[in-house]
Amino acid sequence: MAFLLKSAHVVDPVAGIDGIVDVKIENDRIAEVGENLSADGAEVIDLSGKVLVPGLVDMHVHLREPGYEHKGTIESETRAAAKGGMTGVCSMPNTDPVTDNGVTVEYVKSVAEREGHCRVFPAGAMTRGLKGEIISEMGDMVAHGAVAFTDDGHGVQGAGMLRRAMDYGKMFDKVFMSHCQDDDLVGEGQVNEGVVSTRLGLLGWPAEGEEIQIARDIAIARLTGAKLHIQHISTARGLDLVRAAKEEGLPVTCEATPHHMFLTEDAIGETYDTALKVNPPLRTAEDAAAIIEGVVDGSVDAIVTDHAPHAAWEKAREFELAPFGMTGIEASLALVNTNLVKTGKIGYARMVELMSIAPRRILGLDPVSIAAGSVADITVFDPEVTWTVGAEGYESKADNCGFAGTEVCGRATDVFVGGKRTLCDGVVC
Ligand SMILES: NC(=O)N[C@@H](CC(=O)O)C(=O)O
Ligand SMILES: [Zn+2]
Ligand SMILES: [Zn+2]
Repeated sequence: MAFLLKSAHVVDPVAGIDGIVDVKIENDRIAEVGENLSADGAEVIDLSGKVLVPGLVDMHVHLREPGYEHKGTIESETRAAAKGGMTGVCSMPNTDPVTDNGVTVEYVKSVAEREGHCRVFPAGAMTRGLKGEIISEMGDMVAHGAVAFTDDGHGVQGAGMLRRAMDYGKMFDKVFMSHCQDDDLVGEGQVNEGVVSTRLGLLGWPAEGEEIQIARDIAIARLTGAKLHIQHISTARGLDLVRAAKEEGLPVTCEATPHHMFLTEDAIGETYDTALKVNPPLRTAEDAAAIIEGVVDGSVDAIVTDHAPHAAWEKAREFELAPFGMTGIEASLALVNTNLVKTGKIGYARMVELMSIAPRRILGLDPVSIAAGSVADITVFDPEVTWTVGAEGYESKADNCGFAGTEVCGRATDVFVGGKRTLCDGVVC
C-alpha cells in the first residue's frame, strides 16, 4: 500500500523539518519526503492545513487487560489511543494477573497484535504481584518484549527492595519507572493535603509523600547506576529534585500528565467529581505552574496521560470509596495544543520532543522520523478545530475523564502505524 500525504505542515526536529512538504509512504516505510512529489499510483491524501509529526507515543497507559476488562480492554483502550493520535502506548503491569512474568507480557503483546489499534509496548512489574517483596521475572519479561519495569499503582516501599531490583535488573538495560508514594506517610490520603483537603473534609495526600520517594529513588539510581524515570510528577519540589539529578549527570528522566498541568485541587471542591480523584492527586496552582515551567525548560522529558479507565459504577461512589485514576488519551494532544502551543509556551517541535521522541528514547524503542527509510509511524492533526471533550462520548470503554466538558482546540485526523492507516479523517479504521 502506498500513500502520498500532500501539503501538510511537517514538524520533526530530528529530521530538521518545519515546513510544508509531501510525504510518501510505501508499505511500512517512508519512501520520500520533499516538495511536489508525484503520486505514481499512491493514494493521495490532501493534508493542507494539517500538522504532520512523528507518531505520538504515550508511555503511561492502563489498558486493564488481562483481568479488568470491565474497565477497559486492549481493543477498547488502543482504540481510544488511535482516536487521540497515538501510534503506540506503554502498558502498565497492574493487571490481574499482574504482568510480572514472560507469559503475561506475551499475552498482552499477542492480544495487542490481534485486536490492537496501535503498537503496545508492555512494561513489566518490578516486584512479583506488585507486592514489593520478591523481584519479578525480569529477564523472562525482557525476553518476551517488556520495555521497562515499574510497580505503578504502588511505590516500592522498601529502599533495599528497590536497590536489589535495580542492581539485578540493570543488566537488561531497561528503564525503571517509579510511581512515587510513601504508603506510611500517604495512608488513606484522598486529595492533596492542604487548605483544600481541610475544607472538603477529605484525608490529605501530602506532597512530601511523593517527594520523599523521588529523592530516595534518585539516591538509589545513583547507588546502582540504573536508569530511573519518575512517573506522573506532580509537585514543584519533586521536579526540583529531578532537575538536581540531571545536573549531576544521573540517568534520570520524568513525565507529566495534562491533568497535573491543567487542573488543580481547586476543581474538586466545586463538584466532588470522582473523575478528579487521581494518584498522585491534583496539586496546587503553584505546583501545576511549576510542572508547566518544567515542560518549557526541558526538565520534564515526556508528556503522558496515565490513562486509567474505571467502570462508571466504580466511580459512582462516595469520593473516599471511588478508585484513583482518570482517562485522558483521547484529549491529551488537544490539551497540549490548547494550553501549551496556542498560548505560545512551546512550539510544535518541543511538543514532538515531549510526546514522540523522548518517550521512544526513554523506553529504548527504535526512533522514528519523517525521513526516507524510517518506519511510517505518523500522526496528523488539525491544529485549529475546536471541540468539547466528551461531547460525542469516548472510544474508551470508560468515561472518567477529568476534562469532560472542556472546550479544546486541535484534534488528530489521521494516524499511520507501520504504513497502515489506523485513524482515517478522525475515525478509527
Ligand atoms: N493514577 C491513578 O490514579 N490510577 C492508576 C494507578 C497509577 O497510575 O498509579 C490506576 O491503575 O488506576
Ligand atoms: Zn502511578
Ligand atoms: Zn499509572
